[in-house]
Amino acid sequence: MSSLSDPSDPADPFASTLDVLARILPPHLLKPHVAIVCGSGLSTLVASMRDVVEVPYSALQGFGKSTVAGHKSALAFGLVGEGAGVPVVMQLGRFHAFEGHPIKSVVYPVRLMAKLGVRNLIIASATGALNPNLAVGTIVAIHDHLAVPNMTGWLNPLFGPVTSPDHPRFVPLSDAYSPGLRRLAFRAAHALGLPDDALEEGTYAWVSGPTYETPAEGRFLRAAGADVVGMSTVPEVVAAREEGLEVLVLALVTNAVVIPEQYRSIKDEVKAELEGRKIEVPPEPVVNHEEVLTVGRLKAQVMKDLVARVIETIPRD
Ligand SMILES: O=P(O)(O)O[C@H]1O[C@H](CO)[C@@H](O)[C@H]1O
Ligand code: HPA
Repeated sequence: MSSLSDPSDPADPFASTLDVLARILPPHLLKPHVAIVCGSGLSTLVASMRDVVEVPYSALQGFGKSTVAGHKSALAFGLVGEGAGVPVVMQLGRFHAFEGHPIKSVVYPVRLMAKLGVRNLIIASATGALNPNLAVGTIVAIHDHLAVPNMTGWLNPLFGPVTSPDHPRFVPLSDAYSPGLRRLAFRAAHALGLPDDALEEGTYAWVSGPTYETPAEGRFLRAAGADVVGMSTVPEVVAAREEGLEVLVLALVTNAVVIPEQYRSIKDEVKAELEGRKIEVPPEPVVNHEEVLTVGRLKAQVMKDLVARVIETIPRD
């Protein structure tokens, strides 16, 4: 561990955290091969690991507290798969900018995972579907993203000085979502016998939240080419790419973003009322976080199986 970081160096933001982990963890868990970020309602992925050691964020410098329902506040280290197993670290509870966490803190866990020696990052996120062909419960292997200035305030985690002399100033993102890991995901879905439409491909739009999209914003994002929308993921992907990690994002569709073809006309409704006519107005569905968590719970098993299978098939050198 001392080769990675020097705990006596106050300028090293990872040193004390790495030191704590080195003291807590048994040697076979200390160098994880794969890291998982668990999104809303998806901390149940921890059940795919054995020999689990959970370290609460309160014991780790650089970690805040996850304040969103459905997020725990712990790192979990464990093994996935038969035999010796694959050492894995899971972030049970991510940080979102909308919680008030500075964007650098949002991506701190991903950078720490890179310092631990992780080379592959799987991000599991809850998302709303903009693409009408994506049913609730579908898992989307993300192949691209949109971070729309003004919708996020463009909170790029790489603003500021380059974080390491080994990191590039300008990080390309045209290859941000590893084709190799996506291939493993589709092979895993096939091996598990999942129906063809259980795993699809698409583009993730990042919005700041915590408000869900207005219909006009939903229409805008869809017209811009996004398939799903969420309030996380992109900062972690950007930091992970700067750190040189291979990234797979599995976005679970937890709800449909309502994009009405035409607005309900209150003007027409009032006119009809005044004329003694009646216009039937269907109730407008409104998304809520409880629904997001419920779908996460319902899909826990398939997410677990898929993630475990991908982890087991990632080549190790
Ligand atoms: O992206 P994750 O953390 O999975 O959570 C998603 O679900 C919450 C909204 O219901 C938002 O935090 C959104 O980003
Ligand atoms: O509809 C949504 N919008 C933004 N983020 C989300 N996370 C889950 N569902 C949604």
